[in-house]
Amino acid sequence: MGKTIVEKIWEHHLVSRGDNGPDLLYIDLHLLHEVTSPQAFDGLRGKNRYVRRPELCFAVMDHNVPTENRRVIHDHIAKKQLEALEKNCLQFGIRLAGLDSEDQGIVHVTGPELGLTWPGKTIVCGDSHTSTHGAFGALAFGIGTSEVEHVLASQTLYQTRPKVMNVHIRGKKSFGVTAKDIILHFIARYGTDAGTGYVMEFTGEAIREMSMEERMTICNMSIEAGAKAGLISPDDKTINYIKGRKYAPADKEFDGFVQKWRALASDQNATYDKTLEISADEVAPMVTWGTNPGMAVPITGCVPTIENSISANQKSEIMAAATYMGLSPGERLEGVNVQHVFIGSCTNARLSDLQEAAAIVKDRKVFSGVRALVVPGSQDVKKQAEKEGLHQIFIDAGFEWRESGCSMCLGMNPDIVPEGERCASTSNRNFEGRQGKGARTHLMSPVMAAAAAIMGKLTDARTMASEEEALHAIN
Ligand SMILES: CC(C)[C@H](C(=O)O)[C@@H](O)C(=O)O
Ligand code: SF4
Repeated sequence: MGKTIVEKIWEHHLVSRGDNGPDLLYIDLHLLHEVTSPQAFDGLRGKNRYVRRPELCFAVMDHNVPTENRRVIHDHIAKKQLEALEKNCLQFGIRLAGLDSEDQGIVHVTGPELGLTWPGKTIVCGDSHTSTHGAFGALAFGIGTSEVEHVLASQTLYQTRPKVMNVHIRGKKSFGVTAKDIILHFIARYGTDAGTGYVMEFTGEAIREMSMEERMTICNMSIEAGAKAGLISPDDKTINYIKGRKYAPADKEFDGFVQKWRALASDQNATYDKTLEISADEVAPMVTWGTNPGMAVPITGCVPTIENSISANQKSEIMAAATYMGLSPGERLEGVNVQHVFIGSCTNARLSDLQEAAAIVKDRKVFSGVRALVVPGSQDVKKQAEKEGLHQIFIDAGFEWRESGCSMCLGMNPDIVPEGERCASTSNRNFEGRQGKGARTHLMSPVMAAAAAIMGKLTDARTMASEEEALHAIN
């Protein structure tokens, strides 16, 4: 019988099978950042333990990092966490991409970029969006701080074998539709708990046609659909992306790895525990109206109305979300004014995201009174973008061009949306208070956020992408 990629990776990493409990898995790559690691290192010190395989760990500073002036960190907790990471990496011999490193960036952007992320690896990080690395055919998932300590000490982790879901994305996406729209559409349709207990494998023509960057956007948000992890079987695109990167297998070993990687892809006759499908050609540019990523509709749509047919629970959920967002049931999304625009985060701050946004922004101006930020996902993205002159397009239009970090994706650093104000954001979470206390977040793609910045309101980017260049960049 055929096997899925998840079953294959699981079997390759099994240290011991739990008879009545979880299995013990070997972990190939442990990524660390400043927020979820300090207590884990303290735990090691307290028990007089050392890090079992420091060479399989890689740490970055991302969540707390100021993106304007990196040298000035006012927040006491942020400062303490960043200092702790530096001290811990030094003490335990772990590579660190700190504020002065050209490798610094958001952990889920830098891992793939540095060639640390390979097909078939088990990858963990004290961070839920570790699922991003699944785009390469890795089994990658977030863990809690006590598990971080366990992995540091033993390079292993107890895990219950997950069920595997085939998320099949049929057909091709239409003009102006991005990977972000596909995943928002999926979550809106099946719910934020669709993936509970499952690893999602994304398959189908639309996925095969996507770039690695687009695949990362999809896997990044699989967690918002409730999944344990999301992944995509490796193919030529995966292999070409990895080749030649800093920590990729050396050239002389590369072909050997490629053979193993190709063999990992799910078999044609593999059986899945569940299959969910969507058609890419039915997806329109999406925007969230509410306070979880599943509360999303096409930009041409409206906040849901309170129909008699829905349950009391659903009614109060819609009312609470709409009230927090300062919207009314039935209100059209297109035309809602925004005061902030954030193009950034591990979902959508890679070079292709900035290229697509810049195609909309070029020769236009940010709407008067709107504060718009572009925060590259890493120093490398920043450098590449500057080489192409993208920064100038954004700056000329009135955007702020920042240093890399998590930034406005979450309120852990100085990039905050003030209470009651509205932000068009390319990030992945729109929970109450996510971008600051009382902040109102609308999730969307980089092209849609760029369009909102220019128009000062939620806008269908397709109506602005008439120039050939923009068309080319989006599709
Ligand atoms: C701070 C961190 C633990 C958190 C996560 O786990 O995802 C953050 O990255 C987020 O996106 O909410
Ligand atoms: S960019 Fe946002 S989602 Fe990604 S790791 Fe940072 S805080 Fe989490």
